[in-house]
Amino acid sequence: MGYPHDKKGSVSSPKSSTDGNSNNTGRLSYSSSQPQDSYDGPKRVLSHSPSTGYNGGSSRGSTSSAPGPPLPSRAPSTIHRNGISNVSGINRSFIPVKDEYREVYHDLTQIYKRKIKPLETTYNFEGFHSGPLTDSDILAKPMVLLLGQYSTGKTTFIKHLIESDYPGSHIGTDRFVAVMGGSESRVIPGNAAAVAADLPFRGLDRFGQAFLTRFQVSQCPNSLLDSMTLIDTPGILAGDKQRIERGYDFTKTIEWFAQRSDLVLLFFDSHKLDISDEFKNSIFALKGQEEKVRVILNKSDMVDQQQLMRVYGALMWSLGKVIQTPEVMRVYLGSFWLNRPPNVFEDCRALLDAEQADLLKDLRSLPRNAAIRKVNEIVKRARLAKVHAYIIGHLKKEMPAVFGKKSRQRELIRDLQGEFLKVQQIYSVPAGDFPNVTAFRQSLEAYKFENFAKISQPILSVAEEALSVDLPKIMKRFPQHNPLLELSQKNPFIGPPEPFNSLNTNMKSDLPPSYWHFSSVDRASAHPIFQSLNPIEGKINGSTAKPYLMGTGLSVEVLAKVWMLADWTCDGYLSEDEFAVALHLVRAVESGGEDALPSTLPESLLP
Ligand SMILES: Nc1ncnc2c1ncn2[C@@H]1O[C@H](COP(=O)(O)OP(=O)(O)OP(=O)(O)O)[C@@H](O)[C@H]1O
Repeated sequence: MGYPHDKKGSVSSPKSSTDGNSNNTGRLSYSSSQPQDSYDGPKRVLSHSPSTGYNGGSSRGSTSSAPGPPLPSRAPSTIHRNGISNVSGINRSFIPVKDEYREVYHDLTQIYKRKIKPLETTYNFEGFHSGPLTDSDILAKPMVLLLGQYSTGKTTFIKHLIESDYPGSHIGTDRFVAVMGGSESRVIPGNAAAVAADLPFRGLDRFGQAFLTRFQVSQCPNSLLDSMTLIDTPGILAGDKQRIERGYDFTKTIEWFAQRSDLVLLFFDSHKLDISDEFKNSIFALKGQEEKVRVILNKSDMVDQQQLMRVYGALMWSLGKVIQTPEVMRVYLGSFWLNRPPNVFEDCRALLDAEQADLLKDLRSLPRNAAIRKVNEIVKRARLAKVHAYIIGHLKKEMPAVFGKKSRQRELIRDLQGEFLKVQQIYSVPAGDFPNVTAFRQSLEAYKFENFAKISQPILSVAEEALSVDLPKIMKRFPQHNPLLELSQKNPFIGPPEPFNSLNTNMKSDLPPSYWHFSSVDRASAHPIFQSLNPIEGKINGSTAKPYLMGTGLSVEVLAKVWMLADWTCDGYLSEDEFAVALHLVRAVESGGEDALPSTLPESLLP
């Protein structure tokens, strides 16, 4: 019995064909522009499975995680029949067991509380941007969000990683589950989790009771969970019925979790590449966070090599339509079981093992990347708070002392763009650091400008110190190599985050000490060049910067080092300041030879 095909040539699973939810299962990959016969993997595989009992992974509602018995006739001669069980082919123990970045998080919390938060509270930052960060927001372990259609193997993947069940897990997850480390196994219901001061879920109450009853924290002692939190999400079914019955905005909750996650894993099943409208919307909600997204084409050993290639191609084609990134999305092929059944296709085993190893490597670099991301976010937030303070202080200054307050306030709101320009000139703030003028104008309506705080130099200086001294110092604690680079070298699908791939760290600086001060960096000349490279959100990536830097005539090895030094945030992009410093370093080499470059970036070169 094959799965019935819908009008678009997509394949409906038995589940979706019986629950009345299949109507909207638009397999995104097979819109009218796609030839209908472009991919028929699921049909072929499943048409072979009348007596297998294998349900395409659709045993939703069942309480057993065991798959149906595999079909001998489906198995090609390459299948191993040696009863392999619990074979991942990978040593999972190389995922870090302890979080070595605790100290970084602790110091970040102190810097934020003492030096940045006062700036936020003095100038009503919360009313314009977001509420103050709590300790648990900063101290939270790296989070991995798992997202996908129903029965794509998300829960099984978690069990595979932690090598056990987690409390309160069952097949057919109908709720959000935060799987976390803890001294004992327990389940914390959503309402309690959303008010717990030591859990990073306090903002979730905004999604209401309907959501909180569908949210739980599952804690258990587990070494992997000491380093990260895994978020299991409800399997997405097609159709309005499910969406309406949920009673909360699924896409918004996904957005909330994705913003706080360090990695988002999108799950697909090689048997059925459905992307329902709700899944599509959830993927759209990841916009702007594409660098965190990885795709897992799961159950890859349930199809043979030829079918797998076709599914892979179809998936890439589909993803290209939903996720608009300059880089090709990284897709891991795999089959993640706690206990792998014996009769699966083995013809791609070496590939699948290599892919699993890559994925685990990605997970292994998570604590470090998450710590860097957190420092980055605090830096971004502090810069925003600083500009915000300048704007609010400026508006206060523009108010009359006694008469005509209301009309002056209206005038200032109307000419807000002009006021932003004044602030930009008075305080030398880069234009890119300003908030969206329309949103800011709307928020301003709720305030009386005369009640705003005046510019307070002491509060601003303290925040400035955090930005120029404390936070760069924290960044220095991260070794000068970039694991993203290692990842990209292993990974033919994503471009290197830096444009160059070799590095010599033994160079010594012979230039006068004054050269290594940020004040000597020629930012004015760097500005037009940077702008001509079309920065996105104030940054340029490696592929944009590379042609320009190659034009300097320096060797790739030297430019590799220039990039490493200049990208002090280690995010694989250059901000305008980082770019100006990169050009400064290039000039150092041009005048002093290759040995002019220091082995690490002097602190004085940080803005
Ligand atoms: N690698 C795999 N190969 C084949 N079948 C699998 C694999 N992983 C899981 N399954 C089967 O797929 C079904 C669904 O698995 P699981 O519950 O983990 O998916 P899920 O994505 O969490 O589902 P839901 O979203 O509905 O909660 C189960 O019957 C499970 O045994």
